[in-house]
Amino acid sequence: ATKMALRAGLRSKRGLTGVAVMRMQSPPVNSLNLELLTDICIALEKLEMDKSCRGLIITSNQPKVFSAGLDILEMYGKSPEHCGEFWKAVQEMWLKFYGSNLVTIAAINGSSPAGGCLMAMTCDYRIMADNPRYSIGLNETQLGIVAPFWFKDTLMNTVGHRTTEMALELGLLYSPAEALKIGMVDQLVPEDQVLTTATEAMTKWLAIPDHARQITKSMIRKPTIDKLMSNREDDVKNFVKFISKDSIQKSLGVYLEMLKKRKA
Ligand SMILES: CCCCCCCCCC/C=C/CC(=O)SCCNC(=O)CCNC(=O)[C@H](O)C(C)(C)COP(=O)(O)OP(=O)(O)OC[C@H]1O[C@@H](n2cnc3c(N)ncnc32)[C@H](O)[C@@H]1OP(=O)(O)O
Repeated sequence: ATKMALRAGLRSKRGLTGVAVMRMQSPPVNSLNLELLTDICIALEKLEMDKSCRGLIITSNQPKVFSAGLDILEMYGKSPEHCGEFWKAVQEMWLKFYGSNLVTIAAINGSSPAGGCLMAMTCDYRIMADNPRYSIGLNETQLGIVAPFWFKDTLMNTVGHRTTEMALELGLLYSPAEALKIGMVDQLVPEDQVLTTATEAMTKWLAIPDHARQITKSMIRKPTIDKLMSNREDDVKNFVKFISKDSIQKSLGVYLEMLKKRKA
């Protein structure tokens, strides 16, 4: 049986129709592996084609974690072919979310490092649980890896040039309060109110006529999307070359060990 990694459905609760809620549920930490990325893309594609759907809230069913980012095990000790397939799926997820016609809101109910932060930043609006134990940011350099240009562009479009320099070079993970201050997230609320607040925010976004909002969104995001679209194959090649290096594999191995030791 195939594992359902997420649930997506159209709900009509409290008068809010046409809004899907996607809950990532890939234990233990919603790390984005090939299966979860594919499921997310298929679900979003279906919603995008469903004329009754206007908005999407993405959240997590796992306690304390929105998403741990890309699954390191998909990049560690794997063949170049596998790494290439994996990277295409990461690109696909980003392209679909960043270019979505739907109103997309991230209800960030836990930590969201690296690829998890990227995913949240592709959304139109971000609400995070106000819990100082949680963190969010692009921490790639701390793992000895380099976030590609489209991760950097997404961050820069969200928080600006100078903050991106600091955030990306130092691989900073921010507390929710810090993330709010730099504009990485838009709103903080108590943990048990993240989803209801996302629903309230959605009402405001849905009050704008779709065509006007969609054209405006596309005008703002298209140059960034086009940049990856016209460099997709080179970006895959660069990734495979980079990730296959002995030194990078070693860094990933050390990082994985550190994660396990930290737990022990
Ligand atoms: C010029 C060159 C251009 C070239 C371009 C190359 C581009 C390369 C870029 C590649 C980009 C990568 C982006 C990424 O997303 S990398 C992933 C980064 N993620 C992290 O650093 C997060 C790591 N995880 C954590 O910090 C914590 O797990 C957590 C999310 C805060 C949750 O903490 P919690 O205490 O609840 O959980 P545990 O730490 O105990 O974890 C439970 C088990 O899950 C395993 N785990 C955690 N995260 C990952 C992950 N991302 N991938 C795989 N596995 C993960 C962890 O080891 C535990 O496993 P165990 O139960 O077996 O011990």
